[in-house]
Amino acid sequence: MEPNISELLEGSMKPTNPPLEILGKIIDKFSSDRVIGEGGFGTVYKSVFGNWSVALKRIKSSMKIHQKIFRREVDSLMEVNHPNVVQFLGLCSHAVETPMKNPESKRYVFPEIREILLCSEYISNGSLDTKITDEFRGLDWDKRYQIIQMDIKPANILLDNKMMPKITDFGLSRPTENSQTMSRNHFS
Ligand SMILES: Nc1ncnc2c1ncn2[C@@H]1O[C@H](COP(=O)(O)OP(=O)(O)OP(=O)(O)O)[C@@H](O)[C@H]1O
Repeated sequence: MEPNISELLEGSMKPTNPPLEILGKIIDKFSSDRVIGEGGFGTVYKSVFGNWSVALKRIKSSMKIHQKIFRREVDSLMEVNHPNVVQFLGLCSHAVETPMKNPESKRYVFPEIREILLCSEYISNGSLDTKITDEFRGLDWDKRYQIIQMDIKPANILLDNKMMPKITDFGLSRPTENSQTMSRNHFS
């Protein structure tokens, strides 16, 4: 079953964790000509479902993410429905065990690599930083607008086809230095 993107975007349906079959279908659509941009934590792709376009952020499998913070942020994003916030549509996450030979013991281990996709509405007009001059780029945006967002800057304000500003990137994929991680690709 395809996710009902129109209901999600209109706000009549809440974001979901789409099942694995959908993840597979979505991943099939990945190709370099669909890349919108590259961030520090992954690649963003454009994908089309019927009349709707979505942006899919594929988190690098090597990226270690603090599981508790990540889940908390996803929980909050699932509740947000505001015209000035890029609509979060859902999260796909699944683990694959890839056999790897431990060079020391010469035995195979099966580290778990986690694939994470964050799906949101696609915003067509690029980000604010591409529309303003250098002197405005360094403003203290977070203090000026009293918005609680960890990484507010013109690059994280996208503009839709009516030039309506929408905040994106709520620091969902911020990494952690240590402790519990979502990606465990070490030998054990
Ligand atoms: N929902 C979206 N619709 C359209 N373009 C998007 C969307 N989300 C991200 N992009 C674009 O994709 C590119 C990469 O986005 P991403 O958020 O990964 O980058 P970043 O903010 O530079 O990096 P990071 O968050 O990893 O520090 C940027 O050019 C961004 O404008």
